[in-house]
Amino acid sequence: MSGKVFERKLNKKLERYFPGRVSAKLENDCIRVSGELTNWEDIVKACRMCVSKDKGLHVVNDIKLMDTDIPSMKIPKETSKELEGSKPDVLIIGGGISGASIARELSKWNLNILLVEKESDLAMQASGRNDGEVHPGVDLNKGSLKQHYVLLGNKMFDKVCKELDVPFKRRGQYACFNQRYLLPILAAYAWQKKHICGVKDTRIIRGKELRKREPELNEEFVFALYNSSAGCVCPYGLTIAYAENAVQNGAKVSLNTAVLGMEVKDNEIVSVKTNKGVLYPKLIINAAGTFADDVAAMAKDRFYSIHPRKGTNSILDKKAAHLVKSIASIKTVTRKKTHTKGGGILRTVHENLLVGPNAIETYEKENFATEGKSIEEVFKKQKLTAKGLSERDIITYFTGVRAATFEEDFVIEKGRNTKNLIHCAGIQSPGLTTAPAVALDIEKMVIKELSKSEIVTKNENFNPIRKGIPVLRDMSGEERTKMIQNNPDYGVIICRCEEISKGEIIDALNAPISVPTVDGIKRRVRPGMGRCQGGFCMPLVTQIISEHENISIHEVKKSRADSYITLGETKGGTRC
Ligand SMILES: O=P(O)(O)OC[C@H](O)CO
Ligand code: FES
Repeated sequence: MSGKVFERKLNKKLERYFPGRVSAKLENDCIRVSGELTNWEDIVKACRMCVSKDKGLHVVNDIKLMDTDIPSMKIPKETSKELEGSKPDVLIIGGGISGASIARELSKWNLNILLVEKESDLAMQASGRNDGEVHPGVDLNKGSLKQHYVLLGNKMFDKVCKELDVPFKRRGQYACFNQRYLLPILAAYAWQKKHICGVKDTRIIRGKELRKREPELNEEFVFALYNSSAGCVCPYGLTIAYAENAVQNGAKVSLNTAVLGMEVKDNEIVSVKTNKGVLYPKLIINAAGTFADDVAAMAKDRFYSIHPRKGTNSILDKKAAHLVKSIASIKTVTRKKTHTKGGGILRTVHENLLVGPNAIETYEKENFATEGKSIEEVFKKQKLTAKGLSERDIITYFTGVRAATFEEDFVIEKGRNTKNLIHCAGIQSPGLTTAPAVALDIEKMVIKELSKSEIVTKNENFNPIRKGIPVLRDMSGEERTKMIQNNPDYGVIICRCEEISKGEIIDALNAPISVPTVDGIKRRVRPGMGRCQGGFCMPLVTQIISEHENISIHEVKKSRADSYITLGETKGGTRC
């Protein structure tokens, strides 16, 4: 179909649904949709109508959302000249799993690498706000980048997690069905996944076998689609570990650093303005999550759009963990096209159950508020997976925002207009699984690009091994005694729920990327992750941070620069 015919067809379709309000234009590098609408769901619908696989072009949303102010990116208040004039060989924008894994792979080379992250820690957005599933890729269609990378990435997890000293468990995944008539259809589907799509571990498990393996799942399940390669990892733990290993190998990570603008001349980014000064990088990697399209616009290379999609997960007390040993969910077959796998119940590496997520389109990229109705919706559905599931076991919940493109696929390519730019965008699920494989490909792209003008040599001192903080609760009595003899701080329990010692907290404060906030410590060694959610241990952690950093207790933050915990003394302080 010629471009003109395609464009005419699209506009006819749009005219039927949105008369006189929306139109599409085929450009060299994208399909631009513009107009005005009053409802965000309609905008998503209009843009989705323009998605075309044949054209290989992404949809760019230029439709104005009437009567609504779309919030702009939240940026840190502090400014400094700390990075002024720096000339990194590679500037990575975004400290999520993509940015951190790319930084680590690039640290194998003698390059000056700088990763900037606008938040006060790594993995603060989608990379830290997901269920941590390492997907088998059974739900993906052949031909997408997601599918290509999920098969490669999944296989890499054992090695990567071993190198980075991050817990990883291949728990297996059951997609459960209760309609017998679906069995032959799903058996054919499993065959196709195994023999054509390369998801080799796909198979059908009958109800009897399923009940033996997962006795608490609902007894009506007749069969399940099973993938033994599915696993789980702590998503922010892995991101932090990747970034720490990058730093150990010479990369630099600058937190609280937001990209505010770029100067582009002759299709090349000349400088990048941040709140910590102007930088002059040779090559830029856009791994900015939900803001990747905004970064692309700054770089004059916006040929795709991100439409944010919210999802809420609940974490249950460990006493509910017996309900599911693996990753399980109820499935139905529907003709309706959905853009979510539908959530499920996942036993985390820390032996909690995680329930969710749902999927809600939103125009707000940073609205992490959790609504009661999301929890209700998720539980209503997942009680059909395991009826013993109860909202009463929730100890906390969180909401993340997926960075979806309208094509629902990744954008991993060089800039189309801007030369010294590589996009790693549209990274939504299974982005955690794909990260190790994507990072290797981006490493190759970077080296190829830089090698055009210079000789890039290997970092002979590169060490892939990162040693994590010792976890005392997982040690034998003997090992623990030895640790305590060497350092009595390991004998002082600060978090009773999760059995975390003062020594582990101090280790986190001395880590290669130290984030001396209550949440920074919580994400590294888990005080506050237990049943009481920090009710007991948070004042003690605050005090340890204050002593270690030599700051007053009132200066210790929860996370961001303005998140103070205490206002002043009432009685004498706490001691530990
Ligand atoms: O709803 P999806 O398809 O974005 O998937 C969310 C997954 O549970 C992430 O592991
Ligand atoms: S004591 Fe730390 S979470 Fe309860």
